[in-house]
Amino acid sequence: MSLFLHQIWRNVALHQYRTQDLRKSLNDSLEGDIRDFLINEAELHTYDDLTKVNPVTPSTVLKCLQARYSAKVFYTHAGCTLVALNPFQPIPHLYSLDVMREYHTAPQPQEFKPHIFIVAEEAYRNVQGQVEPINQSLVVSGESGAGKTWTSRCLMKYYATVATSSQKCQDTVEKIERRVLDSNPVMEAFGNACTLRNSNSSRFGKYIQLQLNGSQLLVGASVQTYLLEKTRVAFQAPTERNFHIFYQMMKGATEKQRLEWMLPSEQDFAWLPHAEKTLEGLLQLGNVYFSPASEEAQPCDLDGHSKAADLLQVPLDELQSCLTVRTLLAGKQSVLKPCSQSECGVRRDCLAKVIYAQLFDWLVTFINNSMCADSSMWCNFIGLLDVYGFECFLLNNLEQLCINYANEKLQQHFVAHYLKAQQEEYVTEGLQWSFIRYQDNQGCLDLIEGSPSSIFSLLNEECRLNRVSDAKQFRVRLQKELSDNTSISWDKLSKEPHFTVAHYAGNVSYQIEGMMEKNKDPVPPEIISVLQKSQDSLLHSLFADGDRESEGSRGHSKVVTVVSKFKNSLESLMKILHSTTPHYTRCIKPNPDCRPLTFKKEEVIAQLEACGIVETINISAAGFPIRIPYGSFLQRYGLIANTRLTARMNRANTHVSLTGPEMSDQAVLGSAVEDVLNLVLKRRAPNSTLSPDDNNSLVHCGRTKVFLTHSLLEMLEEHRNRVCSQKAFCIQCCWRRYQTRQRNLRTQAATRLQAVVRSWLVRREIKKWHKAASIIQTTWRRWRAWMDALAEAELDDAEDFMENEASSVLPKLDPLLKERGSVQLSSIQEPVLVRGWPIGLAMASAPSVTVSLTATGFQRIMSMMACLKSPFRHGGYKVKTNQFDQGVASIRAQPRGSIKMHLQRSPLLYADMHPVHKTDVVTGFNQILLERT
Ligand SMILES: Nc1ncnc2c1ncn2[C@@H]1O[C@H](COP(=O)(O)OP(=O)(O)OP(=O)(O)O)[C@@H](O)[C@H]1O
Repeated sequence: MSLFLHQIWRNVALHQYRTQDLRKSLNDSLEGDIRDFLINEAELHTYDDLTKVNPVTPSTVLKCLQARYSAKVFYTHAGCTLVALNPFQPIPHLYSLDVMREYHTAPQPQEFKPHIFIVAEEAYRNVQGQVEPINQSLVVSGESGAGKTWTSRCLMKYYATVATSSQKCQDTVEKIERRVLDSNPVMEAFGNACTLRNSNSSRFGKYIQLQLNGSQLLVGASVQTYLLEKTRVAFQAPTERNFHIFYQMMKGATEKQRLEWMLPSEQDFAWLPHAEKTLEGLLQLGNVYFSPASEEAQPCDLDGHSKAADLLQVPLDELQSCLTVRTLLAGKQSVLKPCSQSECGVRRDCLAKVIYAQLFDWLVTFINNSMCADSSMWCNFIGLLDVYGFECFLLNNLEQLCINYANEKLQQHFVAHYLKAQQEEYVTEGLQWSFIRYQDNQGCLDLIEGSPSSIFSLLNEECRLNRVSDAKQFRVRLQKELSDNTSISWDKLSKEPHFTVAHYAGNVSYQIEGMMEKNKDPVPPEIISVLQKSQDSLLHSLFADGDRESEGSRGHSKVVTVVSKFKNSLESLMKILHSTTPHYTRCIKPNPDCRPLTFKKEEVIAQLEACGIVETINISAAGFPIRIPYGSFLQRYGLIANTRLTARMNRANTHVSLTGPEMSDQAVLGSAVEDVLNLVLKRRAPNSTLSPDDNNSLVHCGRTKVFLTHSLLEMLEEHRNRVCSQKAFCIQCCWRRYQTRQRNLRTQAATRLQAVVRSWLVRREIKKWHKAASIIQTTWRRWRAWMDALAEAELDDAEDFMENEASSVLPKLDPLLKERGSVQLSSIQEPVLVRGWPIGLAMASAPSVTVSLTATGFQRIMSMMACLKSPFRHGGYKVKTNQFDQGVASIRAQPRGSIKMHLQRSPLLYADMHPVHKTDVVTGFNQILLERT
C-alpha cells in the first residue's frame, strides 16, 4: 500500500514539475514571441527612428543603436531629435558634395536615410516656407568628443554649399561662406585644447547665427560664445594641454617673429605642458616666479617678469607692484598691503586669464565684424548652438554647475518641444489626451536659479557680502534655505562641504570649496589699471574703455558674478530658442577611447540619459509607449474576439478599391480592434468599455493605430494566452478524435481485407480439392473398371497363356536362371512380355495385413508399374511375377508366402495433398492402400 502511495506521489510530483517546466518554457517563448511581434531583432538596424522600436525602452533603444552602428549607420531619428553616433574615422562618402545636393534637391528628404543633412535641409525649407516661427535653431549637444564641433562644421558647410549653388552673385556668397568656414580654425585655435577626452575639445559654448536674406541666401553670420574655460591659460590638468594657439605660435613662428616675441626656441614654459622640445611658449607671464620677501612688510621678489612686461608693453615696476601689492580702500584713503607668495601667484594667473578672455572676446567681435551682415540685409536666420554636454566628474565645481544648469534649461526647452510633437501626433490620430501627468525638470531649475532662494541667489549674496567665504557655513545656509526642494541632498558621510543636485541626467555632487571665489571672479583693479597703460594698441584697446568692472571700481551692490552673467546670457539665448523652430541633434560618443567603430553599451546608455533620450522614452512611457497599427494588432489579438479578420479585411479591401480613401478600411479594422479591446477591458472590470471617458489612461484607438500602455499590453497578452491554450486544447481534442476514428477505420478495413483474402484462399483451395477429388474419382473409377476388365480378361486368357507363352519364355529364362541365379533383362535379346499381377488381385489375395511382393528390385518396380498400367519402356519387355516361378497354374490360386508392398511415394499427382491439414484424413490412393491394410 505504501509503495502504491509513493508511486502516486511520485507521479503527481513529476507531473507538477513537468507542468512548471512547460509553463516556464512557454513563458520564455512567449516573451520572445511578444518581442518578435513588437520588434524584429534581426531587423533592428533597419529602424530609422528610435521611437518606433516597440516597446520604447532604454534597452531596445540601445540595441537598435548598436545594431545600426555595427551596420555603419551613424544617424538615427529619435522622434524630433537626430542621434549622431561618432564613427571616429573619416567617412568621406557620407558628407560629399553630391550627397549634399541629393538631400537638397530631394522632394522629400525625410524619406531618405537619417542624416545631419536632413536636419539642415528641413530647417532651410522651413525658412523658405515662411511658416511661423520662420527662424530656426539647430541645437547640437553631447559630451566632450561626441562630435558636436564636427556636426556644426557639417551644417555650416551644407548651408555654404546650398547657398552657393543657388546664388547669383557668387562672389559675395563665396566670401561670406569662406569667412564663415574660415572663422572655424581661428576660433578653434583660441578656444580649443587637447584634453583627456578629446584632442580638439572646444572649451567654450557657441551660438552661430547664419543670416539669410529674403531669397533665403546666406548673406552673413555672427557668433556668440559662452563660458570660455579661461582658467586653462594658467592651469592645465595633468596630461592635458593649454589652448592650441600657443603651440601653433611656437611651432609656426618665423625667426623674425621669435626675435620680436622673445621666443628663443630652447625656452621651456610652465604654462605649456607637453610641448615638443622645439616648441616655446608665448606666455612669459607663466615663467614669472615669486620668492618670499626678506621682511614681512615688504612685497615678494619677482623673477622673470621683465620679458612679460616688455611683451605686454606695460611699465615694469607697475607690473611688479600690481602683482605683489594690493590696494585696500579705507573710506577715502587707500592703503597698500603686500601680498603673500600664493596671493601673488593668484594675481599673476588672474592677469593672464583676464588678458586671454578679453583677447578671445575681441577675436569673436572681430570675426563677427567681418562676417555679420547689415541688419537691413537679412531677415531670417538659422541658429546653430554647439554647447557643452552634461558633465559629472569626480570633483565638480562652479563650471560644472553652470554647464549642467544650461543643459537643464535646454532639456526643459527640448521636453516642451517634444511633448508638443507628441501631443501633435495624438491630435493627428484623434486622441483627446494630454501629458498632464508628466513632471518636467522645473523643480531642479527652481533649485538652481529660482527666487527668492536658490543656489545661484545664495551664491551671489555670499559674494556681495565681501567677506572671506567659508564653505562649511555656506553649506549650512544652503541646507537651511533649500531643504524643502527635493532636488537637493547632502551626503552625511562626506566630510567635504558639498551639495548634490538631482539633475534630469543623474545626480551630481558639487564641492563648495572655492565656488564663491570662482563666482566672484575677482580682477584686482591694479591689474586693470596696468593693462590700461599698455603701449600695445591691442591690449590697450581691450581695457581702455574701462568696460571690464574691476573689484575696486564697483560697489558691492553692483557685483556682476559669473553665475548672474551666465544666467543672463542663457536667458537671452533661451529667448532666441523660444522664438525659433528647434531641431535637436544629440551627438553620442560610442566609446571613451575614441576608437573607431567600437560601441560600449554602458557609455552610450549614460549619454542617452544625459542628452535626454531616456527622458524622451520616459515621456513616451508617460503617454502610450506602444503604438500598433490596426492590421498588426488584429493579426495578433484578433483571435481574442474570434474576429473573422480575413473576412473583415476582405470587406475593408473591397471598400478601399471601391471608394478609394483608406479611411473606410481603417474604420472597419478599427471596429474589430474595439471588439477585442472591449472584451479585454470587460474581463478586467465588467462594466468598463472603450468609451473615451473610461479606461482612457490605458488605451486609445487612433485613426490608424492603437495606443497602448504597458499594463494593457500585458492584459492583452494574458488574454491571448488563455484563448490560445483553449484553442490548443480544442485542436488537441479534435486531433485525438480524428486519430481514433482513423485508427478504427484502418482496423476495420484490415479485418475486411483479411476476411476477403482468407475466403478467396479457401475458395481457391476448395476448387483445387474439388478438381483433385473429381480426378481421383474419375481415375479411381476408370482404374477399377479397367482392373475389373483386366481381371476378367486375365481369367479368360490365363490358361492359353500357360500353354503357349509360358512354354516359350520359360525355356529361355530357365538356363539363365540356373546359371546365374538371376536374370539380367537387358541381356535378353527378344522382347519379353512381363505380366504383372493385377494389383487388385494381388491385394485381394494377400494373406496377411501387410502386403508385400515377393519380387524384388527391378522386377518389383516393373510389377508395380504394370499393375498400375503405367508405361515403362513401352513395349520393351513384359515381366512375370514370381508366381510363375513357383508354377502357378492359375491366377486365381492363392499366392504363397507373404506379399509386401512398400510405397514411399504415390505415383498419383495429388495423392499426398489434402485440402485441410487433418492428419486423420487420408484420401486417394493412400486411402485405398490403408483401407486394405
Ligand atoms: N561624423 C564624424 N565622422 C568622422 N569623425 C568624426 C565625426 N564626428 C566626430 N568625429 C571625430 O571625433 C572627434 C571629436 O569630435 P568633436 O571635436 O566634434 O567633438 P565635440 O563634441 O565637439 O567635443 P568637445 O565638446 O570636447 O569640443 C573629431 O576630432 C573627429 O575626429
